[in-house]
Amino acid sequence: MTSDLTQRKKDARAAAFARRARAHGTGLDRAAQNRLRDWLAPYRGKSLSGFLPIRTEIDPVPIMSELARHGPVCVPITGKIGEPLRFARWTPGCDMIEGKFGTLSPATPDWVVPEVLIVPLLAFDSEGNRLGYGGGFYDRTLEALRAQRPTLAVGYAYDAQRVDSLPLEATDQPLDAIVTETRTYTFPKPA
Ligand SMILES: Nc1nc2c(c(=O)[nH]1)N(C=O)[C@@H](CNc1ccc(C(=O)N[C@@H](CCC(=O)O)C(=O)O)cc1)CN2
Ligand SMILES: Nc1ncnc2c1ncn2[C@@H]1O[C@H](COP(=O)(O)OP(=O)(O)OP(=O)(O)O)[C@@H](O)[C@H]1O
Repeated sequence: MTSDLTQRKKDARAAAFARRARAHGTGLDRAAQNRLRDWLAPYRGKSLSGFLPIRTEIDPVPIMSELARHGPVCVPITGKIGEPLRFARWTPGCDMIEGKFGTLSPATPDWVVPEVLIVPLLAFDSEGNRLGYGGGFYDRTLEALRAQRPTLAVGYAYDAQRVDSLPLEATDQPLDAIVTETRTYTFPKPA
């Protein structure tokens, strides 16, 4: 990756962090959760990855709890830089230990391969591109999962995290949909 692109991604991350922090804690999560529930309804019972929010991320946990009554729900476990994420079964209130980067991991991992993923992000554009924290973890993971079988990824964010354009690179994996508190964006696959 060129140093120019590295710098542009870094600047985009800093701006996105600030916008996300302003949206966080302003009462938007419930409306977003209602949209997320609706978007996920057709996939009820399929293995689902959620995430346990860190910092100022929007909170998907109430919807993960509801769907855990219908099928396996898991959360991402971060390994080494350069390795894809793995996913451990999660149930509401299960024993957790501290993982990497301030995340939590189930204490006794029961590995799951998700078919549908709720993906955290810093910024997105209206074409389904996303910017994360910069580890390339979700990009590597979605690439590997999609090479095995059809896998759906829904970005979950505050609408304030949308930008007109993002610095992109070839390894960025597109999202199938993005749910915010005010909109559900869907991106048809090119034929
Ligand atoms: N809630 C949640 N869980 C998640 C992610 C996430 O974005 N959100 N991940 C999504 O991939 C994975 C964890 N990856 C992460 C990667 C980097 C940082 C982070 O804070 N990076 C620092 C720099 C760290 C360093 O270089 O030492 C930073 O951005 O300031 C956090 C999570 C899996 N679990
Ligand atoms: N499938 C892949 N194979 C090899 N390198 C990759 C792959 N996906 C991403 N990378 C590399 O990982 C680095 C970080 O990627 P990027 O900046 O897109 O992370 P991100 O999408 O912001 O973070 P994350 O996916 O962890 O939330 C980049 O140098 C990128 O080229």
